[in-house]
Amino acid sequence: MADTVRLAVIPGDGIGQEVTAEALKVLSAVLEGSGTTVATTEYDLGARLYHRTGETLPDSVLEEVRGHDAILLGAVGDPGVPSGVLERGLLLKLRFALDHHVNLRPSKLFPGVATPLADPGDIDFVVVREGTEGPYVGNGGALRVGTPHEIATEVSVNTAFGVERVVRDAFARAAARPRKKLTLVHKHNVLVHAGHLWRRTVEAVGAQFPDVAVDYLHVDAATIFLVTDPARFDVVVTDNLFGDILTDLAAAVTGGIGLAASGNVNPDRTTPSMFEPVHGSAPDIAGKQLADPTAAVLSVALLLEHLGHTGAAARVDAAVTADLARRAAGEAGRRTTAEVGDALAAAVS
Ligand SMILES: NC(=O)c1ccc[n+]([C@@H]2O[C@H](COP(=O)([O-])OP(=O)(O)OC[C@H]3O[C@@H](n4cnc5c(N)ncnc54)[C@H](O)[C@@H]3O)[C@@H](O)[C@H]2O)c1
Ligand SMILES: CC(C)[C@H](C(=O)O)[C@@H](O)C(=O)O
Ligand SMILES: [Mg+2]
Repeated sequence: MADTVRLAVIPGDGIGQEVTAEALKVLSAVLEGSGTTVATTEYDLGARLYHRTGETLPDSVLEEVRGHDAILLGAVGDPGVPSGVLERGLLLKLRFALDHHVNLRPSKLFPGVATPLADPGDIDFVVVREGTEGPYVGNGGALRVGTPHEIATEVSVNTAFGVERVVRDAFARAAARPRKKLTLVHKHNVLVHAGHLWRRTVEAVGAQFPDVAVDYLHVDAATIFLVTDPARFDVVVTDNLFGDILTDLAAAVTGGIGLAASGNVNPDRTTPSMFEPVHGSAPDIAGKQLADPTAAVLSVALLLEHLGHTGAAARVDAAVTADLARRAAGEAGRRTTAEVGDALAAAVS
């Protein structure tokens, strides 16, 4: 049956532009001849729009984006724009307005991929990062700015509703995986208010998932085990900020940030979910065709999976697996961003 995926595309800033072009190549190649067409609407949001108009995400654009089936985003952030303006005004505004409460960040060590770990074991876990609460809500402020008596606060908000729904989602994911293990990562020895809410919620929801083994780590200890024994993790559930930090570390131990994909998911499907690489706009390499587009391409695989195109998602995953094995064998040579995209597009065609 013919069907059309309406996709909002936000390449954004820096290497976001370069990697998104490659991700789209792979998306069209994998769906070619399948009866599914992709109707893309590209939105020029990010530093260029900000410099032109002072806006980051006009309400009218947000409403248009809302009318799509999914969003593909590259990256936001630019050294010429004050830090936080685009990150909060564009990226977080999308995540919050579209209720992307499940920030899904899988970490897998693909065969042959180099890792800084001597004995990595079989790394294959997913971080379910809460996406709409925590210290990201913008609850805080600063007094006496610029004086020696300045006071700055950034208050973490954790609601029973918000914690319950992400914990439940994480348990459901753990129950569907072979190892059925969930690790809560928090810091309830210090953050006693939020931490105890998370702990009680995991206990309560866990009672409804008796097959899932539950484990707990303070976030500082979790960083140890991500380096010394990452294979111990299956599903990790954690708050917005801890999840942000842990997933860059997880990327580093599984071959680098150029391979780490993510989905900002609204499991209720009342709004489009948004797929993007974990990395940022990488101003240090932007515009040079040096960026690895693999994370963006794997984000397309997550997008396809989310939309129910599981066969196409598996083909993208297989193409990446084969490409990474060729790199490991020294057969790929030095390639530009576009050359990696071309190879992956050819492999899924
Ligand atoms: N989701 C997002 O849009 C997102 C995520 C992180 C950071 N940012 C923003 O991006 C800007 C730069 O942030 P940063 O430097 O902390 O993080 P970054 O992820 O952009 O870069 C960190 C390092 O990783 C490298 N790198 C990143 N992606 C790569 C890729 N695909 N291939 C090869 N190397 C890659 C960069 O060159 C850099 O050395 C900031 O404005 C930040 O706020 C945005
Ligand atoms: C740019 C920033 C708002 C964002 C985050 O902290 O979530 C980024 O670091 C990420 O990991 O997607
Ligand atoms: Mg991050």
